[in-house]
Amino acid sequence: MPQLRLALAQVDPVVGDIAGNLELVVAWTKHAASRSAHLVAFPEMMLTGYPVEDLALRPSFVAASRRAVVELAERLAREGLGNIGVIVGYLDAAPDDRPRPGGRGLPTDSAAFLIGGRVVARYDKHHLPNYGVFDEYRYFSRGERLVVVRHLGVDIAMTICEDLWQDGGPLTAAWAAGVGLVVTINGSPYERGKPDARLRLAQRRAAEVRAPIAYVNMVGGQDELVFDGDSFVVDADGTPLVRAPQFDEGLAVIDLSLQPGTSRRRGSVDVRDGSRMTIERVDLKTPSLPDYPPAPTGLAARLAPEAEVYAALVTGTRDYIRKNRFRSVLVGLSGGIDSALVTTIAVDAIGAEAVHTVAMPSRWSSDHSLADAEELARRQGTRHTVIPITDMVDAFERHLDLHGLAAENLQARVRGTILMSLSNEHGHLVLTTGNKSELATGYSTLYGDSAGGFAPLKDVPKTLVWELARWRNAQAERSGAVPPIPQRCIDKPPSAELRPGQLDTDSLPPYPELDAVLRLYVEHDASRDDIVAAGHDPFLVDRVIRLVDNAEYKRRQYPPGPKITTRNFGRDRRLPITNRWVEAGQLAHPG
Ligand SMILES: Nc1ncnc2c1ncn2[C@@H]1O[C@H](COP(=O)(O)OP(=O)(O)OC[C@H]2O[C@@H]([n+]3cccc(C(=O)O)c3)[C@H](O)[C@@H]2O)[C@@H](O)[C@H]1O
Ligand SMILES: Nc1ncnc2c1ncn2[C@@H]1O[C@H](COP(=O)(O)OP(=O)(O)OP(=O)(O)O)[C@@H](O)[C@H]1O
Ligand SMILES: NC(=O)CC[C@H](N)C(=O)O
Repeated sequence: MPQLRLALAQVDPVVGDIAGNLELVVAWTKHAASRSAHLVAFPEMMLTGYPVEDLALRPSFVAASRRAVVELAERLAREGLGNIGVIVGYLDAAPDDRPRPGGRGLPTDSAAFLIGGRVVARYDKHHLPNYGVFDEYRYFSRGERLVVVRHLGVDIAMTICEDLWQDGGPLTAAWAAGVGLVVTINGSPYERGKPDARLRLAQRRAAEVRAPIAYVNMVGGQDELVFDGDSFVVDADGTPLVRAPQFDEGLAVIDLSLQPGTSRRRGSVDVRDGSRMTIERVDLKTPSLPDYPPAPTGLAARLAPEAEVYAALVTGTRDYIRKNRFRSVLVGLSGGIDSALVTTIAVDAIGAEAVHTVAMPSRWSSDHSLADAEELARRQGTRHTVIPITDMVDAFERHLDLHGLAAENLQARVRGTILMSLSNEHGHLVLTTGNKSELATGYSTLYGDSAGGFAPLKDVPKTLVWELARWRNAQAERSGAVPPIPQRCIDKPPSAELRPGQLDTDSLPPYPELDAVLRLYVEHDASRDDIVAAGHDPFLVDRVIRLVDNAEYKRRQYPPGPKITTRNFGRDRRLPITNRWVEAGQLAHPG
């Protein structure tokens, strides 16, 4: 059986940096060549980054991507890398007569096979995801051809991400074409539970196609999305042969014994999704390669559930900071758990030297809030300052006649103004500390504690905030380090400290109950009656639904933050702000 040494390049492209991404492909192809790989695969839309959103609609951007893929092939040959096959994702232009979806004249999400200084084959994604965070009917037209490349005697089909998730289509064509290997290139964002779902899916598809499937995914953050890598190869019988570490850039190299290509089938096949696809073939006369020592392979250990989420938050935060060219961040440190965890994530992402924390005590701040903030800053080594706000709040109050909530929120707004002023002055990115439970219920002050540029906990429910804080401390203890978060930050009842003795539970149900209802209403779109039928108190359910529905306007003005659940606020959940829909069973609320 022919041997093929395959390298999966799990790398971190930057959206829009076509020149930089091209250099990344050259660098990683050199690594792959130094390990004697015959074929190296890069992620979906490697040259442009992913997702490019409306950049896909700019003809100049499409043209730059098309030029880059040709330049890349030539450059690889000039660098002496012409013998290695390279599969790389890029943005291409479709012929004008491409049928819907997603529309005539739209570009394609494509894969190119490069070898010998040329682009020898191109494949366009057939199944376009158009749900959740994906809008691909808006951006791409659909491919209708499967291209099979015979390389070193093996018939290799290229597919792209969603192609694996839908029945029928290119994998059915690959089965009909009798391929020896499917290489699927991906831009598959992280969410909890998804890595194993991908592996199971690939195992099922490998059995259907009767060939091994090689799956390469990108790593890194892009605005709200975090890509976790987790690239792998499964054999035709579903056995995992290699699995790369989660969230780390790197190369997974494996020697595969593959069925030789014998079929010559071309022409059009019914691919069982209501369409027909054309099978095209490219026969490369690649010379056989000299002997080489076997590649060490292995299955990287999986991260524990909390470690995986935490790694996603650190990766998303680090890449947002780095890719937007910030060198430092600023966090308002209250002594509470949210700002404590955000600071810890920031320190893990970019190092304590680049993390500035500021405590801003007001008249109602407790002594322990200042002490706990200081202790956290000391343990983690952040650059910490204290700016009391009482005089500033008093100055406002001398000129404005404010009472009740308006007076309380003023403190949060003075803090927001200080944070943004320090950001302007020193160039720090302000990290917003709110969590998903607060965002769901509107429990934050607009232009106050919701100010800032990036919100690491935006998709993290409060109960998970505590779990992650406990996990991070335990992890430090296991390695003999000082736990980064003072225990009192974890143990104290949450309070905004905007008036004497205030507790979150004055305004919100206890967080375990709140988060359980939010999970059903926000993440599963459950109806009011279904949530009540699941055993929740009808009055509490009505209250929570009202809070969530009335806070849409706040969410629209909130900074981005890394997605870790199946349904984040942002691209995953889009609701009208002006909205009089009332869930059945609730009392209609006034206004
Ligand atoms: N549909 C709509 N479209 C656009 N804007 C709309 C709007 N409805 C109200 N508004 C505006 O929003 C304003 C009300 O929002 P906002 O000013 O934020 O004030 P509001 O939501 O009334 O109060 C903030 C709440 O968050 C709590 N909080 C504050 C700070 C920190 C924490 C914490 O623990 O982390 C909690 C605080 O105790 C209070 O319960 C209105 O005055 C109006 O200007
Ligand atoms: N005294 C303070 N000094 C500095 N920042 C503060 C202070 N109080 C509030 N903040 C900022 O405003 C955010 C809102 O926090 P607040 O204390 O009102 O509620 P919280 O949800 O309990 O957050 P945390 O758990 O971080 O305290 C804090 O996370 C912090 O960034
Ligand atoms: N880029 C894509 O096509 C991604 C869609 C796919 N269902 C995933 O999340 O993995």
